[in-house]
Amino acid sequence: MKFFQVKSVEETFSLIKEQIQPITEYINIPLFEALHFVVAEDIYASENVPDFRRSTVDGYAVKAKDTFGSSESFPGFLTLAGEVQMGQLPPGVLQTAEVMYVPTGGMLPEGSDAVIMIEHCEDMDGLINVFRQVAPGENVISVGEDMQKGALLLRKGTKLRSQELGALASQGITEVTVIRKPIIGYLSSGDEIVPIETERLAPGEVRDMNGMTIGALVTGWGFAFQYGGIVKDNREEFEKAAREMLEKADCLIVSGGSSVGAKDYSVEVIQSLGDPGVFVHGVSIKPGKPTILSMAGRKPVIGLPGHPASAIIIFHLFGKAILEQLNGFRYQEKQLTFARVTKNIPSSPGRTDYVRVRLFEEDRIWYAEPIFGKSGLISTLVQSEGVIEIAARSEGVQKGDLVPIRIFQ
Ligand SMILES: Nc1nc2c(c(=O)[nH]1)N[C@H]1C(S)=C(S)[C@@H](COP(=O)(O)OP(=O)(O)OC[C@H]3O[C@@H](n4cnc5c(N)ncnc54)[C@H](O)[C@@H]3O)O[C@H]1N2
Ligand code: MOO
Repeated sequence: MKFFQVKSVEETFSLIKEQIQPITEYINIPLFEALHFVVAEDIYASENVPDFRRSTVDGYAVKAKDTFGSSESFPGFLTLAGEVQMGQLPPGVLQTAEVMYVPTGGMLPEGSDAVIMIEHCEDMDGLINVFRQVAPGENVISVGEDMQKGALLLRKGTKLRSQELGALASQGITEVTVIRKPIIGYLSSGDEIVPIETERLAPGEVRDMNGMTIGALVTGWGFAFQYGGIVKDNREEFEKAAREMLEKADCLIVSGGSSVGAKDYSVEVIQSLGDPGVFVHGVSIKPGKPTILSMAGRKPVIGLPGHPASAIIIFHLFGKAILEQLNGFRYQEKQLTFARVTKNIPSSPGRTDYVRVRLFEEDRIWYAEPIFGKSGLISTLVQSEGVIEIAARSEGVQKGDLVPIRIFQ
């Protein structure tokens, strides 16, 4: 008889951390194409940003001490000594009791150390009434305040988002060395699975949903997806297709046949693809208990449970962690929000439950309504925005509890 040797969710994550090695092939790409790539080496700032003292407001550059004691009732009087033009050097050095007009982003003249906002002053034909005092450094970005020349800008393993690309752009970096994006191969297994184009289903047939859902997640996360089609429940055919797919890819995903039924060949096929082989078969989790995780050489192989909703949840949880690690990214799930549950949700201790929830807002409070249903039902996920994790040691959550939600994008 076949049995699962189930691992806990925590054990599974730590095995993933231990097993998956990042790809070591690097490419140089233009910054404009680098969104969501992972940087392959530490990047240092070669310039100060800004490399001049910059005003953050439209106002007058001043010596802060010249404004001390100024107020609405006792304004200070300073002399207008000129105007700074954007992108140009100031017309001169600021002397005591002088101000110089400076627009937002303009360069501060030498001798000044703060900027007072224009609405706190009144220009009376070149005599500037000052109604506030400002502290040294107020409304000024100093040289290198954003990025200091020589400082570490981005660590190896950083995924490039818009803000990182902006930081690189400010340094004049137009090309970046990144880790090549992993290619993710995929196979659906099962005698009953037919292509989605099938117009009329014969009795017992189902269209290949998992090829679609897993493909959408892979491409949505920014990886290259290679759909390898559907294989029948035939050990030789399955192994041949899996080998061919793995040749072309950096990671292989198979769906279906992960359980312990007579024709569930996934674990045997996955094990046959190479050493060190399967390190997880069975997780104490609902849904998705029959999950298989393996390494064929340096290539991860994931056996997803066939039930479409289980496959999606497992792939969000473990699949994303595996792909991100393969991509060299120090990944940690951060798409969390908190909401109050609308119903009691019981759970069996000893197993981590992922309960699908619909989120809604009422009177500025966010609620999570559990969507119950069997693992096979994709409609339960169509109605959901994410899942609540109920830890293995817990017996459930109570109506009104504030719980963290993993958002599924
Ligand atoms: N004796 C036991 N039976 C099962 C157990 C168990 O512990 N002991 N676990 C159950 C759980 S939980 C799950 S989840 C499933 C997973 O089974 P498999 O991974 O072997 O999946 P299949 O049997 O191939 O398929 C299950 C179900 O999903 C449909 N399916 C499969 N692939 C697709 C696809 N690409 N698109 C759409 N639908 C798909 C398939 O037709 C089946 O209905 O095992 C339980 N059994
Ligand atoms: O673990 Mo399964 O996905 O519940 O049917």
